[in-house]
Amino acid sequence: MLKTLIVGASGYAGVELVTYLNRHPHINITGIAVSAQSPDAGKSLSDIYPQLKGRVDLRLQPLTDVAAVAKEADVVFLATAHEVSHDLAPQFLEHGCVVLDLSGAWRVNSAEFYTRYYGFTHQYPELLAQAAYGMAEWQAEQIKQTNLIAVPGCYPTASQLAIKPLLAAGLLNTDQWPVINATSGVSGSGRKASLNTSFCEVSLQPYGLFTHRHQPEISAHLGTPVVFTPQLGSFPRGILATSTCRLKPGVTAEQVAKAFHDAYDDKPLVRLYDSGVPALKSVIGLPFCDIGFAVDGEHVIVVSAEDNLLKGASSHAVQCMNIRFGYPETLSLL
Ligand SMILES: NC(=O)C1=CN([C@@H]2O[C@H](COP(=O)(O)OP(=O)(O)OC[C@H]3O[C@@H](n4cnc5c(N)ncnc54)[C@H](OP(=O)(O)O)[C@@H]3O)[C@@H](O)[C@H]2O)C=CC1
Ligand SMILES: CC(=O)N[C@@H](CCC(=O)OP(=O)(O)O)C(=O)O
Repeated sequence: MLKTLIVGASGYAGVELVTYLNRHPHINITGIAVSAQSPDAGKSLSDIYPQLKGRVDLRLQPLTDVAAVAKEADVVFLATAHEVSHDLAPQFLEHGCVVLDLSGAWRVNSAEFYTRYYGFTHQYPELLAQAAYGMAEWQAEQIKQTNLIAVPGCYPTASQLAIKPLLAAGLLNTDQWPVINATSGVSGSGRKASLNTSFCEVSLQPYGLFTHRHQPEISAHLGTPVVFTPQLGSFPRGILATSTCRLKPGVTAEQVAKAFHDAYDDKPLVRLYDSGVPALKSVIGLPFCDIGFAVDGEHVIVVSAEDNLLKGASSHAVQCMNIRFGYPETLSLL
């Protein structure tokens, strides 16, 4: 059994992690933690999330002594803000833990990227170089060989799963940058209250035009520039992305379909649509990314849908953990 600590367990991504890991046959949850100052410290997680009553009645502990809890853990999931993960991951790694981080703190191997897009100076360039980007369907070999796994962002997961097969098959004319429009539910902003995400304020609105930190994350890992526009929608969870790309002259819909099937037929957590395109309702509460597409002349529109808290965060992290430790990829997820 792997002794497992979940930090940030009271957050939206954290509680999903606890739910999956609680039913994992090789995981023993030894701690669920929040910040040292948290008003939730000492509460039972099921007091905050009553759906867990009788299933997970663990108490949230304040993270006051990292070294002490690190000594007791084999695996640590960080479902914490980027700066918090940046500070915590090296401490757990030092104690030999395998760290799966859901934040953006270890996703791009460039300290300058963090200064520019995250507003802090990254202090650990040598660890950044050791981190594996945990895009489970594409990076299994790298995931197996590291103790630091940077689980991809929610929008980057939906976007890259949609575009990568077409690039890998050499079908895209990248002179025209892929254009990704993606709408997220409000849980993407986390549990903390803020005016921008309060009930009466949210309708449907793009944000971060040309400046969102996920644009360079997507471009860096696809290896080609993209235009990425996120939008906030008035629903609790889910991300639906449309990625519009230019095909090379003569590329057919059959070739596009073959590229997706070649990429994902042996990947159980990506579901392909042979006709039509996915809707959010088909993936909410599930660990899948669903993908469909349409071709017209030299253009293809790929539609991808996922639950931002699951394939966009927590189930993806558990999938990476399964790969890292040699368990079946879908263990505890399906
Ligand atoms: N929400 C989403 O759709 C996605 C989120 N992510 C990433 O996952 C991470 C978590 O996101 P989300 O669940 O939405 O965030 P939340 O704001 O919902 O939860 C954050 C959690 O971290 C805890 N926390 C805050 N500060 C500390 C600290 N110093 N030490 C330990 N725990 C701390 C909070 O508890 P308290 O403040 O009480 O201490 C809370 O449990 C973020 O990095 C986010 O970018 C990634 C993909 C998708
Ligand atoms: C709707 C919403 O606010 N979404 C967040 C992204 C979700 C998230 O937590 O981002 P990471 O993938 O970087 O961890 C945002 O746009 O900042």
